[in-house]
Amino acid sequence: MTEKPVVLVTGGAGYIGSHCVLALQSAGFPVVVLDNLVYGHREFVEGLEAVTCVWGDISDRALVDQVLSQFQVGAVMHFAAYAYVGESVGNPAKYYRNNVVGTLTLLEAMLAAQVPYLVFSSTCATYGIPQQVPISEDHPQHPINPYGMSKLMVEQMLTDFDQAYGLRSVRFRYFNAAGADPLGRVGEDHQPETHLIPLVLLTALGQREDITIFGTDYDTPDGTCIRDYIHVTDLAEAHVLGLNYLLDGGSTNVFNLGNGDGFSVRQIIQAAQEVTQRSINVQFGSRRPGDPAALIGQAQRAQKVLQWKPKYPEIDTILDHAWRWHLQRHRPKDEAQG
Ligand SMILES: O=c1ccn([C@@H]2O[C@H](COP(=O)(O)OP(=O)(O)O[C@H]3O[C@H](CO)[C@H](O)[C@H](O)[C@H]3O)[C@@H](O)[C@H]2O)c(=O)[nH]1
Repeated sequence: MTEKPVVLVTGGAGYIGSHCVLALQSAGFPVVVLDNLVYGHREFVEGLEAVTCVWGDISDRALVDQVLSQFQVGAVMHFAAYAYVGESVGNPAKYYRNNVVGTLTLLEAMLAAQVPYLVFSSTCATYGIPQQVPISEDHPQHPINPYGMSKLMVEQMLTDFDQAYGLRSVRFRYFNAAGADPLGRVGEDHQPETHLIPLVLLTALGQREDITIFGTDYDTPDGTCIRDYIHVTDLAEAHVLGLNYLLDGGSTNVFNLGNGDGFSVRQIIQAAQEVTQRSINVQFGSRRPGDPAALIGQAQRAQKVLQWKPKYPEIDTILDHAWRWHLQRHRPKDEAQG
């Protein structure tokens, strides 16, 4: 058996990155995490077997050079990015500097160190307002906010870098990442939290008074926005498959990752009440700017080319795993010690 290359995971202490670290670890890849801990959680990845943690920034070229050479990195999975759509509208410089310029620094360091493979965390936000759903990879990309644009710019850089320098990459465009590790080791904990499912569960936990539905007048069956929620562990599995695809000689490619199934905000709240067996107070608010009515992905390409098959497609399972994580994360301190 050939030895597995060391994989550098930027943003490995974040929500999706940490699940990918676990998936790489169980697939037998040695991992180096590089995370600046602005949004990451060191306890998600510290102390794991065959995982080395470096706390620093992708924009620090000397550090990235040193990490690539010291650990003889053979491939990179790149998650380090800011991902608050609303913030990106008010402060685009932060997004272009970190997500675009930071990535350019990383890519240049990879070229210098002759690291030939990259798996990149992109987003359905690169499509903008969909012309039709489900959205396939060939759908035009017209992002409507700087966050989506920053990810699209990196996608373009990757196309150009392959052509000019032979850097091969897989880009994954996620729909709505949700859920938590089925074994409860890591989960979703953003500060601040803006995502629907964690906010609904924090309301069920009593940490929040209520959940506000942003808009009830969309052109959807119940008037609320529809999203395609995909289990974060299924995303992580796809990343390992994407890496193996590159290592096996696969050419640069792009894959949507979603379940192809849409759930409205009301349906999510209803399902969460059933899973948690708690009632959840709901308020009705106005639309959040920049929210398309429905985003549903078509992920046949990942299924066909990578043999990816989501293990946890049911929304109840996604919510159940997220709920278990939240219960444990927010357990009262005295109970946690006892
Ligand atoms: O308090 C809330 C929070 C969200 N929503 C609604 O719930 C749906 C899902 O919202 P999330 O914020 O959970 O997810 P988004 O679809 O906005 O965001 C996802 O897609 C974005 C791109 O559009 C980014 O990629 C982001 O990181 C990713 O989680 C949206 O219709 C939103 O309006 C509410 O009604 N109330």
